[in-house]
Amino acid sequence: MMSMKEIVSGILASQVDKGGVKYVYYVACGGSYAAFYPAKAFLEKEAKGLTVGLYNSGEFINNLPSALGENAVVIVASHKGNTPETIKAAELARQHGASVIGLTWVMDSPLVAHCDYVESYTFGDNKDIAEEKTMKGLLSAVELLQQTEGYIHYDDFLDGVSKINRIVYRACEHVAERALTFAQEYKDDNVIYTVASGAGYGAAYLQSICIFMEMQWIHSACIHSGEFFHGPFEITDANTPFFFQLSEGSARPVDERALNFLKKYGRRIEVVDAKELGLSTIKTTVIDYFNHSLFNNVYPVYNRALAMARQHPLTTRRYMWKVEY
Ligand SMILES: N[C@@H]1[C@@H](O)[C@H](O)[C@@H](COP(=O)(O)O)O[C@@H]1O
Repeated sequence: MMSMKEIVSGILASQVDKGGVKYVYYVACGGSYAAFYPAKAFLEKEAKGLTVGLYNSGEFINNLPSALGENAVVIVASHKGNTPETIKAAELARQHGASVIGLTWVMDSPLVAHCDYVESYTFGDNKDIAEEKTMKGLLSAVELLQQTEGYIHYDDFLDGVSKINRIVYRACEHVAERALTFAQEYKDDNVIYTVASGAGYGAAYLQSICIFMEMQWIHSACIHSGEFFHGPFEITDANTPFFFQLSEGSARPVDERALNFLKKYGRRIEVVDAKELGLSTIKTTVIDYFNHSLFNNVYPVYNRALAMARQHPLTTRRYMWKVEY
């Protein structure tokens, strides 16, 4: 399998006579969509000459960006490679002349036929965090930047990649006890909000829609820490549970402001703090982009404990993959 670095150089070489890469679009659904959030945040912040977009596949295929064409790279992700709107997104992107990279777990899935390059990733127990879907998406963004205009913190980023696996597994051990207490405390609640901001926001979004709602049938919404004061804080009271994602890096002051308020007027707040969980060994220049991988892999420790305490397996579905939708 080619590395992301090689895939990106291949694309850039093929586009050299066409004006090069100017647009980068990330397209997927659900957990795969959330996994692209760090890549989008990275290019938004670091790139001067590349335009980035992150789309739900259904929205993308019904409202294609005007700039979709031979100067675009489209990165799609589908775990099973069979989500119809994501397959259609890849197909349309190619028809418009864009280069398409597909990230999938199932290498012989229907998605593959519509991609120019296909990458698999690690998944499941004992996976290497540096090789999982989120990081591959992020790497596509980092390589696209490095190989076009250059990325001043490229070496710091690769240093972060080399550290993230160890940080995550230590963090998972660190929260093991706490997750059991959380599960007992919250097992009978019918709503749990998540709160987050910054490049790691997608992890809290995923926790809300794919875990609390999809896998536990608990009402939830992901509240942006900065937006908290512009509506959601009015529901704060002593009974309402908040699962609070406190990031390391540039988003931290935004998160802290919301957390300080919640600590004053709320009572039931579960805080996962990237600083406490050891993310700070990654350089400050790039730390923002590693929050997602940390939180997204620490949450399953809580989720397994919660599912057990509620006697509601994480695999239970009413509608997903069962009925027409
Ligand atoms: N909770 C699942 C996600 O985990 C999954 O990512 C998504 C799309 O599926 P896929 O990634 O296979 O396209 O569907 C749901 O949202």
